[in-house]
Amino acid sequence: MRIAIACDHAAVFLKDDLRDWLTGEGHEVLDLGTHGSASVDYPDYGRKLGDALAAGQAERGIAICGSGIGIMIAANRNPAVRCALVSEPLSAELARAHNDANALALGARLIGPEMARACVRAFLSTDFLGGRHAARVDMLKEPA
Ligand SMILES: O=C(CO)[C@H](O)[C@H](O)[C@H](O)COP(=O)(O)O
Repeated sequence: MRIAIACDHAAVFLKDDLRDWLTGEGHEVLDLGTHGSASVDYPDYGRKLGDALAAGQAERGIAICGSGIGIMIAANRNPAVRCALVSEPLSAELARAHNDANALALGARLIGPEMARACVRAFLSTDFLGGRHAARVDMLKEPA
């Protein structure tokens, strides 16, 4: 699967860990940065992720900052994005099964690499259930 991944300075270590792990699992990973410890602004990286998903450069996205909150809000400003902040795998599974989320947000200061991988594994391996959930997801696409 083609997966875009973006983070701020608080999450470079986790972004790099997930990128390398996903690449090893056979995925094509588009690393949108940031790449170093210099302080950057999560809205810029949430926007990059949203742009990549909207342009079809990736099927799924992973957004990471210290808490996961700021970059999730930023990514969700793009109408093409349904980004869910999770800290355990069941929520990641439900974000796919019920919400057809196409992006996952994680908090690098809150969860470790093993939990992050478990969340990503659930996010990538769960299909949208459709049915009654499809009408609700369609409602999310209506203008506010
Ligand atoms: O966006 C956030 C909070 O919602 C993230 O946790 C950021 O990574 C955090 O705000 C960055 O904080 P810093 O003190 O500038 O490292």
